[in-house]
Amino acid sequence: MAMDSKIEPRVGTAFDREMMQRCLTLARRALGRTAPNPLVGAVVVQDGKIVGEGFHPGAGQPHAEVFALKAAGDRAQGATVYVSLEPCNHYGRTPPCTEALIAAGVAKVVVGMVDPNPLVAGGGVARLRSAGIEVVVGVEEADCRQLNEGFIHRMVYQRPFGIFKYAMTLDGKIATTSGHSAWITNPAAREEVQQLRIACDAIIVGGNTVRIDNPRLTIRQIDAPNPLRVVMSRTLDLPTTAHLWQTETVSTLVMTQAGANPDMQMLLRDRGVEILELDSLTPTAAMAHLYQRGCLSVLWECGGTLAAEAIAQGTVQKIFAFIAPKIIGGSTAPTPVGDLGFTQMTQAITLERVQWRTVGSDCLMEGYLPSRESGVGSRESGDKGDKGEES
Ligand SMILES: Nc1nc(O)c(N)c(N[C@@H]2O[C@H](COP(=O)(O)O)[C@@H](O)[C@H]2O)n1
Ligand SMILES: [Zn+2]
Repeated sequence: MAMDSKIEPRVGTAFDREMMQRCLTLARRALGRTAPNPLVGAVVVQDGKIVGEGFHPGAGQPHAEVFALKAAGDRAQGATVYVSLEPCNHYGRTPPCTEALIAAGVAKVVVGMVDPNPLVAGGGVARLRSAGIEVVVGVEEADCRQLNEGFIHRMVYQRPFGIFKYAMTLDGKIATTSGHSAWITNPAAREEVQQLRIACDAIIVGGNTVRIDNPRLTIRQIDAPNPLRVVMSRTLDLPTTAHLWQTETVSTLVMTQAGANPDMQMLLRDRGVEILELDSLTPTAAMAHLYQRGCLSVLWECGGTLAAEAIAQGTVQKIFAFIAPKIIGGSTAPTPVGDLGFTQMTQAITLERVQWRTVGSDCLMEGYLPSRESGVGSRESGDKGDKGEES
């Protein structure tokens, strides 16, 4: 249920919208596999019938339009092509799709959204129009943008899109006073988390989460991609055995402070864990590194201290909060977000575009943090010493 929905003008006919939704369904087949590229789907329609479909399977592979044109063959001549993202007009890992569309002799292209990539940014639409092809832009645009919010954020801010997910009881606790948290939410909610993980390229936790929860952070669904598992730990005071150190099928990256605990570094490297030493271990630095690695969306599944730092530094854009109808009390029981330095309610971060729905017996609230250039307040986690990290 949307709490602040606004009515958007509709672009295209009902048929156009149906075809664009088909593009989005096709695009989702590659969820979690395309980084740093977007999720894109395309269909070719001739005489009101779909004669070719395609989606982008991943970076280095042909784009959605190329697969759809190939499937359509000669039937692409005079056809309408629907594509959820503006066709590219540049030579990247692959040649421009605009030229493939022109060469195929299509009559019309219906585009979901303009590509925020500065190498495209309207150039694809202009090239098609200059070749005499009719182009309609903005059909089901809100849904197209939603599907690629990670890609858009990456292109606009040169940082991955940060999602903070947590599960809490009705009285706002993420664990009991002893740290026990299995399980706050019901199985349906935990299944939702699996789907969320599939859509992300990396998951970040802090040292405390490894010590207390010993999570696996894996995808249980067969044939779904596993995000990179990332641990931020300043001290490397971590258990020598942990599920995250099993790296045969899923990779783990431990980010730490330069020079930290050489013995533990060696032990982890022996187990196949990648170690990255940073001069200053902050959420900002972690996200900068994950941007360099090509991540689109990064999931913060950390405890309150690291979550507060991540929010304060502007590395979280979206919140997924699961709220279970349970009460555990405990004045020292941990809460989802640690100290942000706020003393007045007027300082509260008010989420935007908030939606909520029930998942089994739990409630899922989603919303976006207000966009801004820098983090909340003036505090930088690098200045906070040991308390700045969950270790
Ligand atoms: N329209 C469209 N369809 C696809 O299937 C795509 N993957 C893209 N991607 C755009 O092109 C850039 C990547 O190009 P290469 O794969 O390196 O050739 C990507 O950044 C998008 O701007 N567009
Ligand atoms: Zn392309």
